[in-house]
Amino acid sequence: MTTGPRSAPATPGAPDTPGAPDTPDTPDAPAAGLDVEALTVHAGARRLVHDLHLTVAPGEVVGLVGPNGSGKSTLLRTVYRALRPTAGRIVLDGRDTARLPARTLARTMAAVVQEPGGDFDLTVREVVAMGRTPHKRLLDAEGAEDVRLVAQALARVGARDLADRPYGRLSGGERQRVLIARALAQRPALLVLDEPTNHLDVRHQLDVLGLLRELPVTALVALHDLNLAGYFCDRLYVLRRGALVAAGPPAEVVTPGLLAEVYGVAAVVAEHPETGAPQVTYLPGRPVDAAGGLGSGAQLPDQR
Ligand SMILES: Nc1ncnc2c1ncn2[C@@H]1O[C@H](COP(=O)(O)OP(=O)(O)OP(=O)(O)O)[C@@H](O)[C@H]1O
Repeated sequence: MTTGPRSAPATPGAPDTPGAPDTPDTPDAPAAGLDVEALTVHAGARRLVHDLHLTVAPGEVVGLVGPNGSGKSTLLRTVYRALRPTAGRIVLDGRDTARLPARTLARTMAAVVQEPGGDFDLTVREVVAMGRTPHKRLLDAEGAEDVRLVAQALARVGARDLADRPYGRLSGGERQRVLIARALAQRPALLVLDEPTNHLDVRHQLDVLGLLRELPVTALVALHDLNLAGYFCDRLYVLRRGALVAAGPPAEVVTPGLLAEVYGVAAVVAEHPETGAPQVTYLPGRPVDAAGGLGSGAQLPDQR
């Protein structure tokens, strides 16, 4: 068993927690499939990522892991079209995203990224309501359905009580949950998340990732915590210096050999007796033995 529960709520029955929306659920958009094909991205003369191939099937939760500076954010930013590929393409449900109108893209895909400030004068409810913008025409007033979806999104991340607070005065973790609520209000078929557990305490980390598993959405998520990635993701892709070096189910990818080779750290990895997910215990100060290489199951099956 390598994945978390797809259907069980993160905290069954508890009020104002993910999985316990305070308004009736509206069916989400059908999950989308994503293909990253031969993607290379430069910034000026500098090559940031090189010849990446990656697939996320509809409904899958796929994790992107790798050391600092390995290219995770660059890949995600290119997927949500904040960066333009130098070569290759991003394909969403069979359609090249470079050819999609911005509005169509915004209705299909939502991104949760580390944002430097912004929106400081707005209330939390107003920030989350921005997620409805792609679904409305210019100057359209907020409808009852928008109000309901915003309330539902806030409840799903356990942030109902923040609704009237100024966004700019929230803590880092509270802001992160509000940005996730904004993405949920968008009702996307694909969610792209860059370290969504950043700033979150352990309970909210588990809630947010549990929510990803529970929603009928496709998700591509960059994570640093390999234990969380191993539990919540269906598959992992590993980046190093702008290239993909391993891919597969977490139990095949998260190995002592990979940790030695990609991160330069010594660790033991055991299958957790209750969850079945790989459990990493780091061994600080121990010599790193990269002899195991990237592990037998960690090849790149998608690499063409
Ligand atoms: N606009 C840019 N110009 C030049 N170099 C850039 C630019 N954007 C990113 N880089 C470099 O590209 C590399 C990949 O950066 P990226 O942010 O994608 O890494 P990351 O895997 O998300 O890292 P982290 O885990 O630290 O968030 C880094 O070396 C970074 O310094």
